[in-house]
Formats: sequence, structure tokens, C-alpha cells
Amino acid sequence: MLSSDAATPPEAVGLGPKELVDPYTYHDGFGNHLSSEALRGALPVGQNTPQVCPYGLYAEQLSGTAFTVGRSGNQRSWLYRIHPSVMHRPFEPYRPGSHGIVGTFDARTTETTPTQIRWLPFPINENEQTDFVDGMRTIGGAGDTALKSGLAVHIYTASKSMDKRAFCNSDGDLLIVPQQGRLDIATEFGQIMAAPNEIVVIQRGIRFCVSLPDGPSRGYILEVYDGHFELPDLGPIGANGLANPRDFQTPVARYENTGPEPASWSIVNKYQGDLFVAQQDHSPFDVVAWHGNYAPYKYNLANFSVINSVSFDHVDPSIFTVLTCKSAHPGTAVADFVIFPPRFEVQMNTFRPPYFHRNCMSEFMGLIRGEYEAKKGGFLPGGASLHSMMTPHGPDAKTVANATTRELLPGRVADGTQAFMFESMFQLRLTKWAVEHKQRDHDYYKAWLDIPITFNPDKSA
Ligand SMILES: O=C(O)Cc1cc(O)ccc1O
Ligand SMILES: [Fe+2]
Repeated sequence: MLSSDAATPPEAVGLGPKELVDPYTYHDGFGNHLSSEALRGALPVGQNTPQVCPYGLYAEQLSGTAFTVGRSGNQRSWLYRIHPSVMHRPFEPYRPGSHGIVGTFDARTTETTPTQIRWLPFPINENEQTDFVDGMRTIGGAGDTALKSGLAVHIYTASKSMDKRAFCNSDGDLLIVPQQGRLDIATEFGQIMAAPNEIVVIQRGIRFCVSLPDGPSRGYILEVYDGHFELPDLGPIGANGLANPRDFQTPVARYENTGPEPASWSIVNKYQGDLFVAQQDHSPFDVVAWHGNYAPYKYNLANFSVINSVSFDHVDPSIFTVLTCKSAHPGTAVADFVIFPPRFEVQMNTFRPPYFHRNCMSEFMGLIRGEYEAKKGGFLPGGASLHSMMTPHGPDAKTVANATTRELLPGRVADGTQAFMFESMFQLRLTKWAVEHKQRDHDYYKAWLDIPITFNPDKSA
């Protein structure tokens, strides 16, 4: 189905004041093969590359998987655009060495510690006007973009909109978690508005430009260097539940017909962990129509259908997996995006908070809003924690004292809360920026020092 053309005259669906279609119109569904036209008839009929495309557009394929990947996993889209993307000046280094982004996690670029780490909220520097690209900093990661193996965790803090420039990540897919301030994102596929408590996935190579309608903004980014995010299998849960496919939203085609205006736009390209910039004479958001299954999307975490124990015991947090990026090892993720949503808790005779834990996976956590069920203080919206592979962690002393003495009435887990976890099979290394950050909470270990010791050999229950 073509979605942006209904009852709309051809000249009225580009960007700008004449626009009749709501720019924030989406296709519903996950992983679908979609077709979208901002001008009726802009998609070639029955083929991808006619000698001349309708309206004199150029056809360009964007491949998200190797050509030869099996049909079930193959991802690509065809974009019909005013200018082929290749019409730009050469890429030059962009602020070499000082952009705060890392794409190779070795002893030269990063350091490591197994200790529990927590950061108080990352400040947004409102005086120094910084956009989404310049406000991105790598906290840590594993692997190497060049080998398409590993992942990175970044924080962005931004106080101004990107102006006539687009960002393009050649290194992997980005899962963006806005924590403060909406992101109004122009993409080659259309416009996405993402508010805190929504997430956006922008895959490798897709150009986008972030505006900040609410001013100072902050959020988290999970980047995976190989594969793509998919919905987790549901097994015995059945055909429905957790993140339901129809709640994912992909924008409809929308284009900007600019230029030629010399060097009016710059494309900032993250390639092998470094930033490069190229000038061009036109807007990169000139895609009039597209079709395919490789396209960005957003998802509102409030739509997550929560499954949990209604009898006893604390269930592993994998039941809260929104999206997973699978590795070659069945059941073991390069990265899972897991949330801890508001819900009822009803388990009887149960230590209800997250259990004490040592994990063969790495756990990076952030907080979008409210209070996390395992931490009574110190883990704050806009802050973060890292519990590395096999590093002990769990509820803090206050949470333990409460959990072991409270009456187990049916209750709600923190309405208004939204914590999340990036869980990875890889061991993360940390940037100097993150290790030495002034917001690092060096007293974090104290959260567990006062756990009441209740052992009594004479009392069995
Ligand atoms: O807070 C954490 O460490 C994350 C987490 C939550 C949970 O409910 C169970 C296990 C777990 O690691
Ligand atoms: Fe954990």
C-alpha cells in the first residue's frame, strides 16, 4: 500500500509549508516489505531500475545485508531520489582525534576494570551549543568496526539542532534511547518524531538529521557492528506479547527539493570509528519514493505487553527483551535491548527485586525516568551503570531490607518508571572519558555494604 499519497496532489507532499500530509505519518509493523511514495507514481512499476525512473528520479539501492544472504534475513531498500547520493565532494577527516567516538576497543583506545561502575546523570552543556553529532561520546564497547564484530555504547547530550548536515553511520546500526527531549529526525525514508520512552533504530548507512524541538536533550545509544535488531522469539508465550510487531513504526516517504546551492549540506560519516565530512550541493533528504525492508523505525515502550510470574520467584529479565541482535551462538545475543517497565508484582513467598547476580553477559543500564526497582538512590534518570561480566551486583542494601521484611501484597512496580539494559555477550572496555568522568560515582560500592546479614544456624526458616 502506498501511504502518503492518499487524496494528495503530486506537488503537495515534499517538505515545506505547502505540505498537506502529516509529516509524522508511519507504516505500522516490523520488518515488512514496504512501499512509500511522496509523489503518486514515483515508484517504477514491476521493476527496480528502468532506463529512466518516473519524474526523472534516480534509483539507488541501500543494502543492509550482503546480496546473497538468504531470503528470510535479506534486507535492502530501493530509494528513488532527485540526486544520487554519490554527488558530493570527497570525505575529509572531521575534527580528527577529538570527536570522543571510538570504534576499536583495545588497550590503545580504552581501559578496563571489572568493578561495578555508576555514573550520575551526564550533564547537558547548554552554554556550549552542541548538536547531536558533536554531543555524542562513547562510554565503552567491544570489538572492532572493521571486523564487523562487537558493539559500542554512546551517550548523546545536545543543545542545538543539526543545521544543514546529516549523520551517517557506516559502522553499524544505532538503537537510540531518548531520555530528555524529543528528537525530530529527518531521515532518507521520512520523518520520525521520538519522545522519551520511545526508541528509534537507524540502520547502517541511513542518513539522518536530528532537530531538538524541546531544547536540551540527552539519551543513550547502542550500536551493533554486525547483524540487525529483531524481535525475540516468544516460545511457549505464544503468538502475542512483549513488543508486538504492529507497534513498530516506519516513516513514509518525504522529500526536500533543494539546490543546487554550493556546499549547502555536509554529510558526517562515521567510518571505522572515525568521523569524516563531505560537502554537497543538495539536501540528502531528496528521496521521493522508496520500497524495501531496510528502513528506520520507532517503538513506544509503553506498548510493551509485559509477561511475568503470577505465582512465585523472580523471572530472568529476558522476559523483558524488546529487541535482540543475535550472534552466531543460538540464544546468545550480541546485544539485547531489555526494559524494566511498570507492572504488577504478585509473587508470593518471593524475594521480589532483581536477585543477586553474577552474569556471563555484560550489563549496561540506563534510566529514562522514575526510580529503578533494585536501587533506592544514586541510579538516576540520565545516569548509567555497568556491571561487567561475572561482576557481582544486585539490589542495594535498602532494597534488600525492604524486600525481606515487607508484607507481600499484590502491588505495582514503580509506576512511571522506565529503566533499560543493554545486555551483551561481549566484555566491554571503557573510554578514558567515561572512566574519568566527573559524574562517576566512586562511592557506588557502598550501595551494598550495609546489606543486613541475617544468617542464623539455629533458625531454618
Ligand atoms: O539490575 C540488574 O542487574 C538487571 C537484572 C534485573 C533483573 O530483574 C534480574 C537480573 C538482572 O541482572
Ligand atoms: Fe544483573
